[in-house]
Amino acid sequence: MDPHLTCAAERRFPGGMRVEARFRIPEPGFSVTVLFGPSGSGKTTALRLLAGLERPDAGHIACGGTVWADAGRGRHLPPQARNLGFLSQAYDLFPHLSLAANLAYGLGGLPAGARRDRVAELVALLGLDGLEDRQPAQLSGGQRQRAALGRALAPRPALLLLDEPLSALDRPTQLRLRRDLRDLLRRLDVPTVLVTHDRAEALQLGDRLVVMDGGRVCQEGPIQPVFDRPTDPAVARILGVETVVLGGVVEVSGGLATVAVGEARLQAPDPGSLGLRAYVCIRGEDVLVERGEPGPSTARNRLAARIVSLQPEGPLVRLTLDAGFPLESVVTRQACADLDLAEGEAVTALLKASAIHLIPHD
Ligand SMILES: Nc1ncnc2c1ncn2[C@@H]1O[C@H](COP(=O)(O)OP(=O)(O)OP(=O)(O)O)[C@@H](O)[C@H]1O
Repeated sequence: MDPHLTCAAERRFPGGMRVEARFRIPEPGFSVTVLFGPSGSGKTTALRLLAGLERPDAGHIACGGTVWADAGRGRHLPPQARNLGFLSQAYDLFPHLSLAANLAYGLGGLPAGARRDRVAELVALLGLDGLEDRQPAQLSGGQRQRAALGRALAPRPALLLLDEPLSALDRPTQLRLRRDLRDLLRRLDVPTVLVTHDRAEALQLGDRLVVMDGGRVCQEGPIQPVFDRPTDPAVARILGVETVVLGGVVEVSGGLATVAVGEARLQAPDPGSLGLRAYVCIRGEDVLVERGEPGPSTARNRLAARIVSLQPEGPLVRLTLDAGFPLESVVTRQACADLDLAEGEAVTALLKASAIHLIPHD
């Protein structure tokens, strides 16, 4: 069966920048595909290609069995012919219309009764009961966001596009609405493509991840495997893996690989196809710290280290360690205080083998 969405398109901008949007959504039901990458990586351009606001210079886009764009054949459906909902950062509600009139706006093709029913259904789904007659300025940020979502979804589009949907809200509201947004999208049962550069937001909202960098799609797939097993060091860094260092492969046996990084020897699961060298990827949250010299433990990797710096980050503290190579650890403020950790202290860094991800280096 063909995927619900196939996007294999490229936009070439004057000045030489190329952005490729290359990913697919297998099924037509609820799923959230996150376009993730640093500023300038091409996320917005990819979304605009899907929306029909950019014309691809090469490639094609098809959704729900309809070809939306095919550069080779000169086919380009305009945005209004694509059966999609688009929610921009600004929410785009009509300020002079009531909530109900905003929701009904795209339903002009329906008879009045069916239009009223759809608006009532959306109001209930979105939890906006009793607010139907209010204008956008009389709604809270969260309510406005839900109203805008409802307006984009009213005509039952085949695809919903969300451009940084929470970025206009204050931080506490963002955190609260992340969970609500995923529940809502599930109830509305529409495949969604969402742009964000917030890693926690991507993890909380997404089912699939498309990692973009420099106008290229570097990796695509179900979200957890992509987060756990990036296929190149640039993707690992984009995904927030704190320590990415090159090591020499010393031995591979029994499913475990031993890699030398400086003086340290690290054991990690063998990813297969290892050559002489490999990138060692370690997340800060997976590095435990004990005071003093290494003693017995079940952790495969016990490294003598020294604390180079401590950086408080809210309830957490980011430690930069010298373990013969720079190694970052993220611990709670409480643990830091309990162990009385300070710059210059000798510590032991503990790492389970399973917490280390190796990327073969050719
Ligand atoms: N109209 C344009 N003309 C020329 N270059 C453009 C144009 N639009 C985008 N670009 C370039 O294409 C690249 C991708 O831009 P895009 O806005 O898609 O990135 P982004 O990942 O959405 O960034 P951000 O997170 O900052 O919004 C950038 O280098 C940008 O300068």
